[in-house]
Formats: sequence, C-alpha cells, structure tokens
Amino acid sequence: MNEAMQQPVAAVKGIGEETAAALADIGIATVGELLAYAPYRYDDYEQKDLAAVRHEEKVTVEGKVYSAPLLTYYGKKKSRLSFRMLADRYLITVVCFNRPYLKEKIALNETVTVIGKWDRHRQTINAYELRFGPAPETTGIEPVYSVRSPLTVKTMRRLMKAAFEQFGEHIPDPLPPALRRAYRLVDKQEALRALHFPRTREELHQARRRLVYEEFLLYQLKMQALRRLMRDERRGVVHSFSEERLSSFLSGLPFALTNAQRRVIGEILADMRSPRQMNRLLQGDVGSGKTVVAAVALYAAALSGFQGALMVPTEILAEQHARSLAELFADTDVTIALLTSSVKGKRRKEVLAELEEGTIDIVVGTHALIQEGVRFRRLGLVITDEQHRFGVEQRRILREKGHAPDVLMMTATPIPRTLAITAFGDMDVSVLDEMPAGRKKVETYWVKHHQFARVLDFIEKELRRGHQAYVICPLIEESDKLDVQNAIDVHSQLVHYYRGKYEIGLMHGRLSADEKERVMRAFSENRIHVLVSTTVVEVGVNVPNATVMVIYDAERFGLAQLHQLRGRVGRGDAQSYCILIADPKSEVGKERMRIMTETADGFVLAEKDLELRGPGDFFGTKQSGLPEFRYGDPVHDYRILEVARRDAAKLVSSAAFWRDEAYAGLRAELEASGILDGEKLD
Ligand SMILES: Nc1ncnc2c1ncn2[C@@H]1O[C@H](COP(=O)(O)OP(=O)(O)OP(=O)(O)O)[C@@H](O)[C@H]1O
Repeated sequence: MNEAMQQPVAAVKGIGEETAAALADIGIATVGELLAYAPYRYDDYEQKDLAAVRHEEKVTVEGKVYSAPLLTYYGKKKSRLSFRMLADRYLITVVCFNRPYLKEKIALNETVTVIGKWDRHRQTINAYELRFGPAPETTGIEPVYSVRSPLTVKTMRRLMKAAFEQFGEHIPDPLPPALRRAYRLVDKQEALRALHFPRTREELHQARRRLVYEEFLLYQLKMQALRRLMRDERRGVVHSFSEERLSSFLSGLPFALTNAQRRVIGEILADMRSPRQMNRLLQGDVGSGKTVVAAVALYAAALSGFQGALMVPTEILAEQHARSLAELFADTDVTIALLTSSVKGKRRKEVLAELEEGTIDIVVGTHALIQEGVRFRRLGLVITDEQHRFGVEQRRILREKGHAPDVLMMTATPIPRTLAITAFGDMDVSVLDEMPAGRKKVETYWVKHHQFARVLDFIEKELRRGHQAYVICPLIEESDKLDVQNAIDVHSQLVHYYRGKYEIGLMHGRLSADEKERVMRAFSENRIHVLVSTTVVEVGVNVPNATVMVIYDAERFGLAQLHQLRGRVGRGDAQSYCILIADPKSEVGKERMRIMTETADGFVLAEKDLELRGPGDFFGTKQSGLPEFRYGDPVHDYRILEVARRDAAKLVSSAAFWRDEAYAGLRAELEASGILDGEKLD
C-alpha cells in the first residue's frame, strides 16, 4: 500500500463529511478501500433478440415509437402510460407506471431505449427506465454496489469515477511482473478500472481473474508464513492425563456416545498426548454432537493441569456452552468461567486474575478472549466453534496466548475435505458422520405466505403437546433495521393470536446482551413457548424441546443457512418439523425449496447449492464456512486457490522473496496484516 491509497476518502473531490461518514458505515475509510470495493453484480444492458428473452427477464430494447402514448390515471396519484414500439421486427407495448410527465416527451417515430421487465405473454415491457435516443454503445454493463442509505448505487458509481480519475495512476501493484506474465494477468490499475467500468464481459473476466489470484496469493502467503512460524516453535503441549478419570467421566455422560464421537475423540486425544501441536478441523453436521467432543477434550486438558479455552462467535452461544459444560462437569472439580464483553467491572477483574493465576480451568467466551489483558497461566488447548467467523489473525493472537497450545476448530458447515485442507492450510480433518441414536428426520414442508394462518394452527398443536417453536422472521437484505422491525411486527401478531395461552418471546440483534441472555434462558427453560427471532439463532443454539422451526421468506436464504436453521429442531427424541414459507418466483427458487423438503444431509445440500448457483451471481457468491474473500469464492475459484497455494509455498521458502525488490509489494502487504509481528522468516 502506498500513501495515495491510504488517504482518507475525503481526499476524493466531491466527497464531503456526510458522504465520508456514509462510506465509513460500509467499511470504507481510505481511497484504497473505496477502489477495492467490488460490485456485487452487474446489470447487463446488452441488447438481445426478444425471441430469446425469458418471461420476466430484464431487457434493454431499442426501437421507434409506433403509437402516440396513452396516459390513464387511477387512484389519486397513480398513472399508467403506454405506447407501442417497433423494435427490430417486433411490435411490442411499453408501459411506464407513475411517470405521467414522460407523455410530453414521447414523440412518434423517435428512437427510444427501454429498460425493463419482459412480459412474454403480453408482449409488453414494464419499463424501469426510458432513455431517449439509441442504446449506449460504449458499455452495456453497469456495476451495482451494495450500499446503505443515504448512499445510492448511482452515487457510488459517481464516487468511483471521481476516485479513479484522481487516484487511478497511483494504484500500486503488489504482484511482481514475472508472476503477472506467467499467468497473463492484467495489472492492478487495469483490473480495478475494468471492475468498476467494464466495457465487455471479457474485460470483467480478466479483471476478476487477476484480483482473485492476488487475493488468494496474499491469503496463502499469510497461512504459509504462519505455518513456518508455528513449525519453528519447538514443541507443542504434551497433555498427560489419567485415563481412568477420563473413562469415568465418559461413563457418567447422560447418553452413550455414537461410534463417530468415539472415533473422533480418539483422534483428538492422540493429538493432545503427542508433542506435535494439534491443528485439527472437526466437521459435523448440525446436531451431530460436537459439544460433548469439545467437552471431553477440555476435560483432558484440565486433567493434565492445563487450561482450555472455547471460543464461539456470539454471546448467546458462549452462555449456552458455558451452561452445558457446567452441567457436564457438575460432578468433577473442573472450574469454568464465562468471558464475553458483557462480563464487566468487578466480575471481569476476577475472571482475568483467576485466568492468570490458573485457578480457572476452562474459559468460554467470544472475541473478548483475544483482547489484550487476557492472560493465561498455562493455556494448553484452544477450541473455536464455527471457526469461519474468526480470521487467521485472531487465531494467531489466541494461539500466542499460550505456548503453542493444541488447536481444534469445529464447524457444522459441510466442506469437501480437499477444499477444507486447501482453504485452511494443512490441517487434519475429523468428521462426525453419524447422528445420535433415536433421532428422527426433521419433516420439512414448503408452504406459501397466504397459508400462514394454518401454520399458526400447526404450531399450536405442537405447543399443546408441551413442545416449543421458533419463528424466523423475514429477511431484508442489507438492512438490519428493517429486519428488527419485521421481527417486532411478527411478534405482536403472534402475541395477539396466542393471547392468554402461550408466551411469545422476541430476539434480535439490537437487544442488549443481558436481554438476549434473559430471553434465551426463558426459552430454554420453557417459560417462553414461541421464540420469534431474526437469524441470530442460526448457529449452535440448543433447545431440544423445540420441535417446530418456521422460516419466513425461506427463498432468501442459502441452502446451507436453511439447513443450519432447521438444525435448531430435531435435537431431542420427539418428531420435529421445519416449515418453509416462501413464494419463489424463479424455477431455481422453487427447486431449492423442493430440495430442502427432500434432503436432510448437509453435504448433499452443499453440493446442490453449488449446482444451483447460476452464473448470475458473479461476484456475490459467498460459501459460508470458508474464509470470506472480497473477490474470490474458494469453491468456484478452487483452481486458482490451488495455484496460489503452490506459489505461496514456493515464495515463502525462497530467499529471493524476503530480499528482492520485486517482492517488496507482497512483503508490505504481509507485514501490514500483522501476521509476522516484526518476526523475520529467513
Ligand atoms: N451420543 C449422543 N446421544 C444422544 N444425544 C446426544 C449425543 N451426543 C450429543 N447429544 C445431544 O444432541 C444435541 C446436539 O448436540 P450438540 O449441541 O453437541 O450438537 P452440535 O454438533 O454442536 O450441533 P450444532 O452444530 O447444531 O450446534 C444435544 O442436546 C446433545 O446433548
């Protein structure tokens, strides 16, 4: 990064205080960050033959006005303007709603360009946009950025233009020319130009190829550098514990372990006994019983005289895990503490002091665990749950709080093994591929929105049996505020419906940590019968008495996410149900709902999810469970990831990389990431 790129966005002409603040809101503070901000899709204004356009597809059509426009009003302010247009050899109708002023401008025989939705049956375009004159020839492709108000996509396009004009020449290229040549990659300046102002699809493709490679290479360089540092640390922790006490703990569990749990526990304990540092990924489908596996490992660490840390992505989960560990360890002398950002004041001081003294054996927490001031006496084992929410850097910090502690990462996201190894570095993988006995398949139904009343009756039947239900609220893209409002609305609807009979709880991200904890506790103790929630309950929540999961607007979720949500029920012996409420318009949307009703296996769903992704979401594809990238998708761009990994390994172990000027750009990026922390690898 050079100085130009590090200037605050306000350095761009036309960006005032307000715009700068709005940009900061979406994580853009510097010129470099602005220029790196990728569109999540592109609108293609390329013209197509109407015969080839599908029903309801967006089109751009240029043609001549063939009939005088007809304007009709209905209601107070609503109007409909229509005219006939001759486009190539087709005579079609154009309709514009609520733009009466256009009437004066539309003249017979004039050339106009219409952008809108094609109604194939009526041979009509419902126009979003009407441009006078022929379609622009320069480019048919316009970037669409994800923005939050007061920013608009239009403003973003303007800002990009201004930023590029002013700073385009100063965009540094961290890739050495030799590498660029080897893969025929465009330079960085050209890549960003084409990212924001593409003239053709091919340009866009080349830009993307280049940006994805750079991104993956940097990621892999970080991983490989980190690995070398780890290898240099002489030895990992050797855990030695009493097998007898461990077995008596296992036999005291409230259930018999599955064979898969036994096998995986064996693998983990073997790693822990050995002087080699454990670096293991534990994959298990939702509800496969990962928590107890973590508990056994933590217990083994405690028996060996070490401390263990369990790090999870949300406070709700931290509290839940702390609670269930406390239950599991009730008959032992293991001490457990909770450390999240809502543990404050005196209590916090106590926990910190006890961690440092070593009187706490196991600590469960969120990001708060990796803050400064948290010190351990003998940290021997670190377990992270849903590790994708933690970056490489955060893992490094936690690791360094001990002396090369063993590391176990748990995830419920099914990731093909080879991909996991590549994406997370060379770690060992364990898989829990068996569900606890007695589990019944969650019956999944797909209903339409207008059937909601029946859904409410269905829920009531389950409530009468003493069971509980979740209702996940409509999801509004990019707007946390509206999500919360939706949850509040659905909540009051349900309160009204079940008045006097059942307790309805409400959970969303804007509640304070205390409130969340209170609601969650009430739900898990069955004092709340129906929990209305935004997707904050997505991961890990465990209330076995809940048997119904209702998901509003299910078509807006990815299959993997739906599977996660569905995994909140079916965690006990009772038959459970998942009800997807969705009116998907597209065939793919309908297919996705059907697949959910038919498939219970997370791995199968993950594969289907991939298959069903059209080329439409070009940049937007984010495969949950893998590290999040700005440009690349580790699944789609797997081959680039492989190449980048090989190149990174070669670079890190070559003297030239650490010395030559050609690599200064890459080294600077590596240093900026804080991975090396002043340490030199040579
Ligand atoms: N071998 C077993 N037999 C019966 N019940 C089990 C067994 N192992 C775990 N359970 C129970 O199954 C439920 C789910 O386990 P757990 O919460 O560990 O799942 P998980 O793998 O973490 O799932 P998720 O990813 O959905 O959080 C818990 O209520 C747990 O007590």
